[in-house]
Amino acid sequence: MAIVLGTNRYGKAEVRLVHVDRTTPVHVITDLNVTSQLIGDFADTHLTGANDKVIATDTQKNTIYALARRDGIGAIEEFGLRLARNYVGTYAYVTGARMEIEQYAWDRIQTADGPHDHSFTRGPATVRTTVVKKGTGASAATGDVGRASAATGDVGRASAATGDVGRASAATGDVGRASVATPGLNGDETVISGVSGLIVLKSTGSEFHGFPDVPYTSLVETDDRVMATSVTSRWVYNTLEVDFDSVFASVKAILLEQFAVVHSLSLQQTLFAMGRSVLEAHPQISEIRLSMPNLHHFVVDLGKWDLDNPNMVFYAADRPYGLIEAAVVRDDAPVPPGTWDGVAGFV
Ligand SMILES: O=c1[nH]c(=O)c2[nH]c(=O)[nH]c2[nH]1
Repeated sequence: MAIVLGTNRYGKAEVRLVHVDRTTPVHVITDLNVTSQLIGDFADTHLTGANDKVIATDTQKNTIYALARRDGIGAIEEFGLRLARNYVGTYAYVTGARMEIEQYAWDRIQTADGPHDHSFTRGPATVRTTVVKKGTGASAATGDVGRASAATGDVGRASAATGDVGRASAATGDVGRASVATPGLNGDETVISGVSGLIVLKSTGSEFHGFPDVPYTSLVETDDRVMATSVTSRWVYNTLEVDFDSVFASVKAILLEQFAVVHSLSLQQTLFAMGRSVLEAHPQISEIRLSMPNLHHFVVDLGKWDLDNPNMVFYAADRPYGLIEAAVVRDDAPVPPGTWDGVAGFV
């Protein structure tokens, strides 16, 4: 029996980059968290410690800053593609790259004279995300196994309230799988974009009943409840000819609209309606996955004090929470095998 090196990738995780576009006096802020990783012929460094092919993680960090200075950012998907293309094809031993980017929102401070040119307040907790994969092995590389999370601003991870989809990620833990060239939807480039921390609540218009009364069932059927969730979603583009900013805005708007207008009989039904609407509106998207924790709001029993409680006073529990996750797909155009590899946390 021989012990051999399995799948591997390396790079710099969670490079915090704030870019100020000063082209005009009305500055534009882009606030990112970038993880850059390379895939390729890196057996030597693992087996003997020879580092002649190892583009240092420090260099990868500097490249993020330098490309931002040289060419600006644009959509995070485009920035990810520029970073990946910087390595793949340039260095023979780098056969693939994976760039994961989170973008945090800043809003202009509203003054008596209108929105301020160069003063901002941190926007909603909602995070825009992308994973860009390019080249051989980029699809086979594993999910972000064991990634530390404290400093990330990754609101999804450590919080019960936001849906730690990473936990349910057995399918992505493919450590040890051989690197293979999985053709993406766009040659050797795959772009998966998403949103996390999209917290929504409806105070009525949600029912849940008809579930089986099996042993240990105690939940009372309801035809009127509060429904709340923190949506984490990722979707796969089947073309790179996309205005990524406007599609992102549209997908987010569709998710919110459907959550609002669907009279819900279950969170599962709402989830599917949200995903279906996105696919109906956007032929450039092949598949969307959603992870939606059911952030329970329990009606407080005030009967002891002779007070009724017609769905007015709730206890918002932070755990445990239901966890509803699904992929919504086009049955005539499934994504290629391996598309979701290396993207943590989805069913
Ligand atoms: O929308 C819901 N789906 C469930 O599967 C479920 N299970 C549960 O206890 N409450 C709910 N609500």
